[in-house]
Order: sequence, then structure tokens, then C-alpha cells
Amino acid sequence: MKLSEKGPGKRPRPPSIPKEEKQAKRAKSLAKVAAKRLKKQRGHVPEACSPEDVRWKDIVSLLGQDVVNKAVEDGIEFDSPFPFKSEVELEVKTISSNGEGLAQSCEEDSIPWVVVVPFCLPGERVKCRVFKNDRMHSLADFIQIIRPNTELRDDERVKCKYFSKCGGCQYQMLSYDSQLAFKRDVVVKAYKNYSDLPASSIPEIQPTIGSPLQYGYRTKITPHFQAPPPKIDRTALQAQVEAGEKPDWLQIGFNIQSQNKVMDIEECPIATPVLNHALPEIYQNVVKTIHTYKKGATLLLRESLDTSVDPDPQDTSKDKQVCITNNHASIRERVGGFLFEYVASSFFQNNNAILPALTSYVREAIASLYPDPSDLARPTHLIDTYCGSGLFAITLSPDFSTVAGIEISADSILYAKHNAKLNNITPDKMSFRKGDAAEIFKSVSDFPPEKTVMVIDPPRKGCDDPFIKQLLEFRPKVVAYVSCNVHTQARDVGKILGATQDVLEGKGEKYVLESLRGFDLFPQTAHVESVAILRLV
Ligand SMILES: C[S@@+](CC[C@H](N)C(=O)[O-])C[C@H]1O[C@@H](n2cnc3c(N)ncnc32)[C@H](O)[C@@H]1O
Repeated sequence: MKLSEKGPGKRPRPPSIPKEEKQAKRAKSLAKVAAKRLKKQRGHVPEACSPEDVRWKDIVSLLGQDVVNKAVEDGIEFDSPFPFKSEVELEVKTISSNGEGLAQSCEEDSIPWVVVVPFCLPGERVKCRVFKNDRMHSLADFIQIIRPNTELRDDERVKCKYFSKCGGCQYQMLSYDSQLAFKRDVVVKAYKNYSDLPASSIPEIQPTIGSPLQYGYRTKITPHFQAPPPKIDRTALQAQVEAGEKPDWLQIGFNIQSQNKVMDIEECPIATPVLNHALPEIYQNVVKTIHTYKKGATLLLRESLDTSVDPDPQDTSKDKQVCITNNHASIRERVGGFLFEYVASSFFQNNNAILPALTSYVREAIASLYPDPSDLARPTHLIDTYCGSGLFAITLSPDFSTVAGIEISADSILYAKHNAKLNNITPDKMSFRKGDAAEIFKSVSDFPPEKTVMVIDPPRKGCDDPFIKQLLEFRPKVVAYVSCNVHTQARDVGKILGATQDVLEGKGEKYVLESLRGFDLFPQTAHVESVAILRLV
């Protein structure tokens, strides 16, 4: 009989695979995936100064270089004692520069291995779930504190209801003084691990300067969300959201810790009150229109002074803070006695409260190198590389006769020129140009290097070699290096000081690191801004 003759619903079913066989097949395919992943890992070397690399240096320091070398020699550096998804209780030994706990088993015969667990502190016993194994360490999700470090931890300090789920702020259980002390250690370790400088070349690292606001300080947040699932019935979705119902799959907020998955956020305690006030309406607008989105999107909420009021650097009486969501709109803010405007999508520091302290510190740290105002060696010229919309060029300008800035973003350069005007600084004193930072050396031939200060404030990846090479050829008298990534800063400062012998040999000059200190632009998180002052002597 032909199959078609059997009629509908009469087709012979394929013989069902026994359960054990199915399980064995699945285990085999999982093992294949794990082996493939391991193969990839073995060849994977984290990029220098990346968070993985910074963590690896902390792991090596905890295990000891000899122990790591021995494990590599024995070929066991990927032999994790913790299977995927295993739940374990461990002792937290220290905290990494990324702000995660580095934990170990306390069994005497345990093999040397570190488990990286967020939201826990040195001296604590923590329960966690391993989700990834890597070279001599595992990454784990935090489950619970079994034994707290009562000297450091006070969970009453935690102000965010998403703490330990959202990937944002790891340090809320700490006192603010402890946060600042941890951040000082990050600067110390960065210079030890990345500068390649002898300890004698690194000055005593000064205490981290705290932010006047420890919550409610972030002037910019960027919640995001994913598009509707591809096969969803959009008409039904529209009816659902128009009826005021939010679909379960729609999450608008920030990423869950260690996951590439968004979680709903109704408020963010580190964001300013103005942004938190505006968030619910913006959130609801996305819910109501989600059926129109083909792709996911990132929202922008940025605090600004009301730009419909005429700008006045001195008069603050008409100041009114508003929330801007349009990427192309102008943002306005004050820093000390100066006014700044910039396009909403461009870079500007996100903690306005600490900016007067940061910019004054850089200004005073430079001035303190020449305490006598009549000193003829006092620098008169300033170059602000990576200048954005002119923050350092403008706030430091009262101490200099001539100022130049360079920046890759055309928008930021337009605004830097506008900001000079806004603050009554004339174009014969201050000029800005668009270009790669290294291009600046072509246009400052009339700047006397021995009277020039150079501010460097690059993105997280730091400076590239052509820039450092030209800096060493130009030889500005003072370099103020401001950075949101102290590891690349340490690497670059190491190159500037270390190259001195080769490049400046015969000229009787060398750069010295005069001072180094962190600024807390990012309270409740593990991030630290670092300011290094270098002088050619
Ligand atoms: C950390 S921000 C500092 C901006 C400014 N100093 C401030 O504090 O507002 C770094 C800036 O460098 C700019 N940038 C990135 N790569 C650059 C390059 N190769 N040359 C010049 N500027 C660059 C970015 O557009 C950004 O404005």
C-alpha cells in the first residue's frame, strides 16, 4: 500500500528514541560545545588593559606567579574544579580592580583556582553559581552572603532596589570612605601592573577626592530595550499596548549583571532627580509605541539648563534644570563660573557636581609647580588635546595667554568655539581645530614647548603611539593627563617616562611624575578617574 492511501493522520510515526539515548546524545553535544569553547579560550589572550586583562593580573597576584607558571607547565590551567552551573560556597580573599570579589575554596587540598563573584567583599563567605570557566578562574553569579564582613558591609546603605541584579553599582553596601580607599588601591595597582616604571618613579598616590554628591549625581542615563520578537502579531501587540498593558517580554532599562539581557528600571538612584522625574513618562511612551519598532533602541536622558533662557555665565538666578531626550539638542551646564553647551549625543563628563573640584585641582596642580607668580619659567601656553567641547581649555584659560584645543568630533569642535565665545574668550587667545590629537603638533609651531602645558584626556583606550612619539618630540614643559581608565593612563605615562632615556637622551631632560590621584566621578561603582601631573626637568 502506498503511503498516500493510508489517509490523513495514519502516517507511521518514526520509532521514538529511548529517553537514555536522548540524554546521552544531548550530553555528547554539550560536551562538544564545551570542548569547542575551551579550544577558543586557550588561544584567547585578553586585550592589554581590558577589564579581563586587569582582572587576570589581580588573579595572578592572588594565586602567585609561580603557581600560575606551574599550572601552565602541567597543562592544567583550564581544569576547573567547578562544573558549569555548580553552586558553591567560597571565601572572598580580595577585591579586583573591576570591583568583583575574588574568592577561593577554603578546603586545604583544593587546587589553586579563583572564582570571580560580584557584590561581595574581602573576608566574606559567599554562595555563588558558576557560569563560565576560564584560565585558572571561573566567573560566577552572586547568590547570597553566608557570612558578611561586618566591618565593611552595611546593607542598610544600599539605596537601589535593583542592587545585586543590575550590573551598574557594585559598591553601595560600603561606606563612602571605603569606596574612596578601594579606588586609591586601583590607582596603586594600575601603576604597579601597567606602567613598567620602578617604584622610585611613582610618587605616593594621594587619597581619592570624593564627589560632593554620592547619589543623584549622574546627568546622563541611557536605558535601552529590544525590538518586539520577529514573529509577533503586531496588530494584536498594538491592541495590547493601547489597552495599557505592557507585554511581559518588554524590558526597558539596564543590563542584568554579567548578562546581555535587559531588566526593567523604574528609577536609578545615582541619576539626578530631574532624570528620575522624567523617566516614567519616557518609559510609558516606549510601551505605548513598541509595536512600531523594527529594532531595539537606546534612550537618552540628559540633564540640562533650560536653553530657552539667554545664557549668562554670571547670572544663575534664571537657572532651571530640564531633561533632554533629543540626541541633536543642545545641552547647557555650568562648571564653576563657566558655561558650557554641547550637543546631547556628544561627550561631556556625567557628574557635574565634581567638575569644579576636578578642573580647579588640575589648574592648581599645574600652578603649584611654579609657586612664585613672577617666575619667568611659568607656562604661558596651553594645549588641550582630546578637548571635547573645551572643558579644560576654558576652565584653565585664566592662567594662560594662548590656548589651543583639538578634538576628533566636528560637533564638539563647533561647540568648543561657541563656548569660548559664551565665556567671553577671544579667538586670538583661544583656537580649536578638528582632527586627530596627534595633528595638533603641526599647528602649534609658535607655541614655545618650554612654556607650554599639555592636557591629555583621551577615551578609555588611551593615546596611540604616534601621539606619544610626537609629544616626546615636542616636549611640553608640563603634561596633565586626565583619564577615566587608569590602566591605559599608567601604560602611557610609563611610555612617556620610560622613553625619556631613548628619545630625550643627550638633551639633559626627562619627564618626572609629580603627582597622581584619583577623582570619584562615579560613586557607588568601581570606576575611578585619575589625574597624573608630569613635568620635564
Ligand atoms: C574622555 S573625552 C574628554 C573630553 C573633554 N576633555 C572633556 O572632559 O569634556 C575624550 C574625547 O576625545 C575625543 N577623541 C577620541 N579620539 C580622538 C582622537 N584620536 N583625536 C582627538 N580626539 C579624540 C572624543 O571625541 C572625546 O570628546
